[in-house]
Amino acid sequence: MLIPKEQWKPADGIELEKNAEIVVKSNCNYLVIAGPGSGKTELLAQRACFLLQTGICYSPKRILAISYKKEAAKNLAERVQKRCGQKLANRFVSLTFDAFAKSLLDRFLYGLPEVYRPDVNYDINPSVLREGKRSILLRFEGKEPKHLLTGDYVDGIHSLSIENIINKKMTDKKLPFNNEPNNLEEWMINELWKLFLKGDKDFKPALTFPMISRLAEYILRENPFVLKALRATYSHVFLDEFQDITGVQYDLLKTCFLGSNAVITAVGDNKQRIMEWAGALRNSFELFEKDFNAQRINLLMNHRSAPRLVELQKVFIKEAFGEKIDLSDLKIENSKKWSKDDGICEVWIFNDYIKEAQILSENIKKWLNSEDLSHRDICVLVKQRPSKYTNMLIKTLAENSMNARDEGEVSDLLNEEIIQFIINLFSLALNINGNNSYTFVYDFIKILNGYDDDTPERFLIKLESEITELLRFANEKLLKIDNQKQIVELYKIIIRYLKMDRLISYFPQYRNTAWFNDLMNKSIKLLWNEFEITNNWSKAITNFIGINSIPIMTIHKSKGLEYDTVVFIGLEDSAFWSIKNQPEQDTCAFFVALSRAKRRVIITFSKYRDVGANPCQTAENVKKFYELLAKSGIVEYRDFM
Ligand SMILES: Nc1ncnc2c1ncn2[C@@H]1O[C@H](COP(=O)(O)OP(=O)(O)OP(=O)(O)O)[C@@H](O)[C@H]1O
Repeated sequence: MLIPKEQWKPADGIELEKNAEIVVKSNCNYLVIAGPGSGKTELLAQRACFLLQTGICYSPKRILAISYKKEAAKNLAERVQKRCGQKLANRFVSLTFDAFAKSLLDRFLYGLPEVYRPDVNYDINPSVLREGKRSILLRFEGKEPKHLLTGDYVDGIHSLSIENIINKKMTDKKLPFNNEPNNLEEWMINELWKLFLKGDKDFKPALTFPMISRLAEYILRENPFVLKALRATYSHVFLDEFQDITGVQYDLLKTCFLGSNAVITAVGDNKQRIMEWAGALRNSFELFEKDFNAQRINLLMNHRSAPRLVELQKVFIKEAFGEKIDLSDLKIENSKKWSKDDGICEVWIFNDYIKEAQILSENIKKWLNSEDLSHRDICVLVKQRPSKYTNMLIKTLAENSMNARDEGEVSDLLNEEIIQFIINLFSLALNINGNNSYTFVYDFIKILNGYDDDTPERFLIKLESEITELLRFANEKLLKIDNQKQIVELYKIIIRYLKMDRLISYFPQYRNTAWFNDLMNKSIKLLWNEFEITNNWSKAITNFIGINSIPIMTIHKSKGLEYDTVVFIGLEDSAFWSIKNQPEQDTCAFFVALSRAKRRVIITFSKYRDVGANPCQTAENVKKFYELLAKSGIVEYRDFM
């Protein structure tokens, strides 16, 4: 039943501020620029519900939502599904930019001229990227065309920056590449494109995501019918974290939708721009306003953080971001759910990281036991290299019967649909309570069977008894498993039951066999490790999902996430080694870290930390951050030296 526009209300008792409501109900392109916790992502979820529930996005039209991380894309899809129901949510397509580009390439690969068509089984991220410069040099050394060995290039391939070519130059320009290179660098670019697309006897074809975006863009530019079909599919497009869009992605966006009827809503925050190193455009907001004739609008609430933390953020915004800020940034209001004195920010100073781990561990225990926090309410953040900064903490927590783990390693795995299916299936088979395992398993198999809500009931009843049988079988097998090989066998049986061709038709990314097998093997290994530690399948699965472990991650990984308590380890010069070269980006990074917390932020400094050539830590280059913390007047210092 469609809801008349005038009667539509936001779901879950959410109240939208005036500007958010304008955008939710709008019919033109908007650029929403607002700070952390202002509800930008929530706004997109509400807008999806509005468009679907009122029929403004009418069947068979769809909404395309593009995020940067799998978690974010999944989270958005789940919110819409929960509020609108599966049937409407089927027309809400929530993908990462990379997945969107890849789906275009995989579906329309044959729309590319032969020279640009990658092998169907291409890998992601060529191994040559990991092998580095040397393997490229060996491969092309001596093969340079003689007439190009002039000027800056007399030393041949040795005069080129291979990393820069692979990471940047290869995808700087739209395809096609110049077939008659004017210099050695252009020649190298062409050769690498050919190698990555087609491979050779020692090298499996493999593409980077920027290459995939360039190929997808080329397909759309060269094939008007494909472009027309894409435009006919999506009436509305959402872009989350728009500050992170790269030049390559922006070109793809323009080819897809510039001049189409799609209404585009982009949301972002220039104070959280921390992806410039990965090619994020500095002027994405201005470009979008101009190219797509988008209206700029701000939001003024911070729904996430307690009042004192919002004050701290305001000091940062005012003092650290200079001309980047908009006056509205300083008018931010906090949610009324807090008391005015809520919010804690403390700096803890230690002599060494062993004491740091011990004190943190004692406090984490206290928070878990007496503050009614769960493990997932706490997050340990680091600037980079989580293992270097948190090994001692993980060890100390374990000695005190608490788990913490680096999310970077497992979250990508856990976000894969096939892994989620297996884990939900095992959870159900073992009667592990909680979440919506049955719905997940049922919907997954239902979709693979091509069933929908109009499928005759007798088929659905048959499906249910099939699932019951599968669960019984999985339970029996799991309880008998006592070596890793048996778990491999069980995985194989499950995949055979699902049928690989059906999986591929619904999840085309699984066509890449090597990658699919890698996913399977990694998850088997992790699951088996947990089983060896716990000797109990229920516990092994719960640990694998991570419910009982404190997440550890880099600031980059934490974007878009929120926690009651954030512990930032190591506000020290060596963690911010690049601050002199990229002060803005590092300031944004620290701001992102601070703004993940709802109620409490703990920042640590340790005089001795074994993370690099010099274990003695200083705070000279990060002095500005300490000064701003002090200036806020809300930060307390605890000296554990
Ligand atoms: N209108 C609202 N009323 C109440 N709570 C809200 C509202 N909008 C968002 N929230 C809640 O506030 C928190 C932050 O929202 P959201 O993640 O959408 O913010 P954001 O602007 O995308 O944040 P960031 O840029 O920091 O990632 C979430 O817990 C969300 O559920």
